[in-house]
Amino acid sequence: MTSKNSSKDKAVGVVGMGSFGTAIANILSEKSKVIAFVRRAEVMDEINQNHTVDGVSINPEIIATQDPEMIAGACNTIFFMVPSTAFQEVIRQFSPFLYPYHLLIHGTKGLCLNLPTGKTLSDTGKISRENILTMSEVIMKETVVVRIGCLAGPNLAKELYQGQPAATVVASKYNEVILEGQRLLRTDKFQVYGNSDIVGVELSGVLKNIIAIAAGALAGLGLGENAKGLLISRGMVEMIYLGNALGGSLKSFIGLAGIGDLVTTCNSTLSRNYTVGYRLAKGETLDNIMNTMEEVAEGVNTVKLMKTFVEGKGTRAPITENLYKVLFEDLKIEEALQYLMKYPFSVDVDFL
Ligand SMILES: NC(=O)c1ccc[n+]([C@@H]2O[C@H](COP(=O)([O-])OP(=O)(O)OC[C@H]3O[C@@H](n4cnc5c(N)ncnc54)[C@H](O)[C@@H]3O)[C@@H](O)[C@H]2O)c1
Ligand SMILES: O=P(O)(O)OC[C@H](O)CO
Repeated sequence: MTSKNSSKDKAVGVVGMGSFGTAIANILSEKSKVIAFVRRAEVMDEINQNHTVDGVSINPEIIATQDPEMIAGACNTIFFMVPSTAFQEVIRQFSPFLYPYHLLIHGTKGLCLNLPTGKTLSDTGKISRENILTMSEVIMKETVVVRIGCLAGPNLAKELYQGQPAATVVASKYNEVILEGQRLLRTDKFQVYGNSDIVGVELSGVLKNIIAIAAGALAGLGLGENAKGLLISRGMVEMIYLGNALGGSLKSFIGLAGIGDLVTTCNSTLSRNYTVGYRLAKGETLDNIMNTMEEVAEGVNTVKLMKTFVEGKGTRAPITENLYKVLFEDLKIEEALQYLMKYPFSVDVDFL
């Protein structure tokens, strides 16, 4: 597909300057002019006048706008870095200005519910695969863009911002998207791998958040590394089963975006999902945690969607189901743990 102008000379767009968007914009700005789309005028002014976001310095070459048409006109490649709750709304803002020559890569580790207008999850009770959209599927549904990619991997925003070494996966059905992601993002501190299984890579990033909440809860209870090893390995099995049921390939789950991100997120107090579990185990209510967290923890909504999905399918996902009861019903974490310890798992690796 031919581009309007050569991508090499064009600015790169970043939509959403939260923790992850800011970290990725800084990396991109090492090689390209970056134009950031922000929701609030005061954030735009802060970026354009002070070259900071929430007081944190960014590359002064990054400029900000609130105009989707301006970004779509100036950039062939745009990175969407907003939470799943805002994704559809933001894509719809951009949609009138997007053309088939655009190339979109998203970094969102969440899912959208796709129900008939006016219906909610509590109305339907059960959901199936067609009621769940990954963000690449949202882009396909809402725009004329075909060259779509996602960015996933062990990428804690704060560590990226600090310039610590890391790697990511750009996944797309189109090799040119992978090559363009590598060209734009690769630095001597940031390695970029490619993967053609975009849904598997998206789901890896989405599903590891469930296990990260559980890992935080184990830490909050003061349990040791044996318990964490148990959770990570059984969590991996659950991710693979859920991921296969949703259309992802096993190979992606055992790659950087799967096991790589799972290990990182289950071990870091920088992870919001881990933090949710930790604070729950320390006795805080979910409402209190969500009301006092400034940043998004995608895993909470993912637990709800996945629990409803497995019910609809008539299969089991014991960690997800028990976590649902802890988050949204009154099950104590200790009781959930007891239940899982008695669960008749018997075969170690049964997915290969
Ligand atoms: N923070 C990380 O370490 C990290 C790493 C990898 C992936 N992610 C994923 O990236 C996504 C974003 O996470 P984050 O950490 O940057 O979240 P965040 O809460 O720090 O920031 C979200 C940003 O989206 C913006 N936003 C929300 N609604 C918007 C709208 N309607 N229009 C424009 N902007 C809007 C907010 O203003 C904010 O700047 C999540 O899906 C997360 O799972 C985060
Ligand atoms: O802060 P979290 O829990 O959303 O995790 C951040 C990233 O997904 C780590 O790769």
